[in-house]
Amino acid sequence: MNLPKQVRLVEVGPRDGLQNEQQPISVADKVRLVDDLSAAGLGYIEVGSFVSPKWVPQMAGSREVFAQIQQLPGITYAALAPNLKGFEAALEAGVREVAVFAAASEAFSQKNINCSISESLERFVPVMDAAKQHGIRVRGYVSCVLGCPYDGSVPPEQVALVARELFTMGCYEVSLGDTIGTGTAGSTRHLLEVVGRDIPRDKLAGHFHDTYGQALTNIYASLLEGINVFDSSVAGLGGCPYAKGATGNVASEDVLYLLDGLGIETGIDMDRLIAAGQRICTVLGKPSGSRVARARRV
Ligand SMILES: CC(C)(COP(=O)([O-])OP(=O)([O-])OC[C@H]1O[C@@H](n2cnc3c(N)ncnc32)[C@H](O)[C@@H]1OP(=O)([O-])[O-])[C@@H](O)C(=O)NCCC(=O)NCCSC(=O)C[C@@](C)(O)CC(=O)[O-]
Repeated sequence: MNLPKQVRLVEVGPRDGLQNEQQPISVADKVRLVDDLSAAGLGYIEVGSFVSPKWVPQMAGSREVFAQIQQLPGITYAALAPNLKGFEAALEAGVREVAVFAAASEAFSQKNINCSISESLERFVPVMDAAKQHGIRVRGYVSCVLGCPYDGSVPPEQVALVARELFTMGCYEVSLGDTIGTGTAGSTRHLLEVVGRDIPRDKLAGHFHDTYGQALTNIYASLLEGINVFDSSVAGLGGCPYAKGATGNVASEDVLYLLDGLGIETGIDMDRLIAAGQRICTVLGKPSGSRVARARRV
């Protein structure tokens, strides 16, 4: 068994986890969540999005959140930016790392960012130029890599094409998003085999929603394929506003439990992570989506 010694978790709870919440969440509660996650030892936290507030109202306060979080040294605090306007807003807010996001399916691209895949890639070019000019690192996302809520199955070759475009234009890492969580260990391994022909595996990340309860299995399959970066969301918060019925990302606590059991180092404190999840779940008035957090609750 050839498993990595270290894995990096990209905590997307404050962004992917909260973006779909219908109830208002105060800036103070978002700040508290990010600070709790920093204290738990997460090395990378996606804090918010600089997208249109008409499209995703919950992310409207991202600027204020960035202004109030306590940024600890050695931790990356990132934000989504769908276009140059979003990038400039992120820059003004002091963000030092952004992510652009494309889709592997045309229908999802239209629903999510109101343009075709190729138009979205064109929009990212000025973002990449501006980011380079300002020394900002850019991560790339591809959504619907293992299925689309509108188009159904998505050919891995199509995913590879979009991922390659993002990588070639300068994204240092491309996160492959199973937006609706329909992937299996088999389809995940096949996808990575195809995408891995064009992009080194240490430049790929896995982003698994847990709708079908396959996320941990898919992470394990990805580990076996040489992937060592995974996106996850504390308490399994989230869902995508443009993927009806999709549940949240795989819970960070559950991924940590898996990795701990494999002897893989992350530097994350489980108790503090569980506490961070419990606090935000209390704010939201909902149970944690993490099996580990539910089992450990006192
Ligand atoms: C991309 C747009 C803006 C196109 O939206 P559009 O309506 O086509 O944009 P537009 O350029 O025609 O502008 C329309 C209005 O939006 C404003 N606008 C334009 N850009 C911005 C901006 N950056 N920030 C704030 N405002 C902006 C612009 O100024 C204008 O304002 P108005 O004149 O009407 O007052 C819109 O579709 C959008 O914001 N979409 C965001 C969708 C989103 O955030 N989805 C969730 C994140 S992706 C995800 O969750 C998947 C992922 C990453 O987790 C991986 C996975 O699981 O698959």
